[in-house]
Amino acid sequence: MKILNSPAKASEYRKSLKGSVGFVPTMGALHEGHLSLIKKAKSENDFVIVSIFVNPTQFLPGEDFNKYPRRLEADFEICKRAGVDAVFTPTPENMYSEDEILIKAPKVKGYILEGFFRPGHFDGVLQVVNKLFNIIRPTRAYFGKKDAQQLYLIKQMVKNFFFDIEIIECDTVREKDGLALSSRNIYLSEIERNRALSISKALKRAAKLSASIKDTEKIKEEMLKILDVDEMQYIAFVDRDFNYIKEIIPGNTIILIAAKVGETRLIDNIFI
Ligand SMILES: Nc1ncnc2c1ncn2[C@@H]1O[C@H](COP(=O)(O)OP(=O)(O)OP(=O)(O)O)[C@@H](O)[C@H]1O
Ligand SMILES: CC(C)(CO)[C@@H](O)C(=O)[O-]
Ligand code: BAL
Repeated sequence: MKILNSPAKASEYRKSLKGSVGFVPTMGALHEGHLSLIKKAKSENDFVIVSIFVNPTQFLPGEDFNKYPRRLEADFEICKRAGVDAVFTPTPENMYSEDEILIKAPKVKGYILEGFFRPGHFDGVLQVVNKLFNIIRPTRAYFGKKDAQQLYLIKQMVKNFFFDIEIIECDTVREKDGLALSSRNIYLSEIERNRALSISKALKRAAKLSASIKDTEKIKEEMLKILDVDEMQYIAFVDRDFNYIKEIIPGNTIILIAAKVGETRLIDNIFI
């Protein structure tokens, strides 16, 4: 497995590949969720490249950029075992220059929900994914539905910038008890982890209720009875294009939650 630590090395490697390339962008601290993306990429392409880069421009001042888990050696081992062909590990210095041309997330859908609580976050995500796509030039790129708004915005960017890349949506991998896997789960104490479970439980209940109740306010009331968190940031009902909806549309509804348990901010969602 090749380790490519600069855009120049990654570009050179990419040029040597003849065949389809599946690309899995990550921030590392790999878990079964990431692994499911890697496995899917492996089954659908001739080559698989994973990037591991804790991108500074998508963290707001005061967020967890410094304490974000970094476990490069363990991640390499996981990738090697999964049959990854190359891991791209750039640095902020070789990815960014001063006074760059910037990409701006769309004014509405880049600044609601995650974009409202983390203003500018998606500008940073799109900036780095744009660079990654240009360096890796993948045939297919794999993203998790757990970051549903990110997935939607990346699909928009591919459309708006005419990238010739197929975006593959991957289902959220959960622990047996329902907790969505996330690199940030390691911040949770045992008690907090138990309380965090109320997020996936509320979503599961909402999905069940949505079969008989269409009014999203009524479903939200029921979700609030289950949720046991310290700071509720949002419970939202949107269609797959991230337009707010008042009534459940079967097959075209995403219910999203963002909440803090202790100091840890968690997101999760369910596609109806
Ligand atoms: N539980 C999961 N199931 C499927 N895909 C996931 C899961 N968690 C993350 N991913 C996907 O993996 C890719 C990389 O995500 P990232 O490295 O930020 O991991 P993360 O666990 O979501 O971290 P964070 O705690 O920062 O949210 C994204 O496309 C993300 O949607
Ligand atoms: C897509 C991504 C790798 C960009 O830094 C990140 O936002 C993530 O891990 O979801
Ligand atoms: N999974 C999205 C990356 C972030 O929270 O910054």
